[in-house]
Amino acid sequence: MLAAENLSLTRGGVQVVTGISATLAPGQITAIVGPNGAGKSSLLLALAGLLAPTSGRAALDGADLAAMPPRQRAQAIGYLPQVPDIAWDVAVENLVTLGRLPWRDRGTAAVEAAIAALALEPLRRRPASRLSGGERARVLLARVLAGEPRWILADEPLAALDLAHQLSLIAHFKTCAQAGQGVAVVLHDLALAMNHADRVLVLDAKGDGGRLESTVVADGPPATALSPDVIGRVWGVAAHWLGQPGARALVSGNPQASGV
Ligand SMILES: Nc1ncnc2c1ncn2[C@@H]1O[C@H](COP(=O)(O)OP(=O)(O)OP(=O)(O)O)[C@@H](O)[C@H]1O
Repeated sequence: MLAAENLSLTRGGVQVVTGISATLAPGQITAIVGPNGAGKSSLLLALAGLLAPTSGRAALDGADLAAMPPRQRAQAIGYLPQVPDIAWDVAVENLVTLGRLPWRDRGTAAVEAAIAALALEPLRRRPASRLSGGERARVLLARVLAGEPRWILADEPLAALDLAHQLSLIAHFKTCAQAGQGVAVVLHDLALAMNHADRVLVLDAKGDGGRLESTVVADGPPATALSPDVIGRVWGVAAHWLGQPGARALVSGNPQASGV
């Protein structure tokens, strides 16, 4: 289990998350959603052990992440930031191999599996500086996968991807979850969360510049956590779902107005 326990976080001297608790289970895809500034990235950073809480704690299987040796933590948790940087202009395959750093090996099988999962074979000798935004995003996610972490925490991993790559990545996340890995993804596309997540955590923040109260507004199966009522309260948008489970589309307006 990966848990936020009464977690408060400060960034740039401002308290941005106040007392959030949530326990994520392995073997599932958890989508973390919410409006801009709701604290999604901050929560994910803390769950990756990369942002120390001001109070409360983030814990992996009961062990405080703040007290865990960084290498052990990096072996267990792979984190993909929202705006990923590529520090070294190396070929794609070398960049993916860097995902093995926590293990201090070349992990050839894991690297090849990650390259295959993200369909990077045609790009493997291309320097990182000559990739498109979406290609870069896939390479950096492959680097995370190459580390074979028990937990994959990804901040908007689908945002730069075209439809086909989005769907293949989601399929890969599902395979990871079925194999027992924990997957937590920050998403803005509520339809992706509705159709593909096992569980959805909805965050919202209220407050002024000095202190934000970022809270878990809803937490549960997608149909419950992303009900039209929750969407109306959190995003201030009247919307409803059309279509069958697994293939739902979010439509703005009320059902009567769209003739449903
Ligand atoms: N480095 C920082 N210094 C100061 N405040 C920050 C910093 N990073 C984020 N914040 C603030 O923390 C709050 C939560 O930000 P966070 O990035 O966690 O939200 P988010 O839900 O991921 O937003 P978005 O959907 O826009 O990516 C926001 O009010 C944001 O302005």
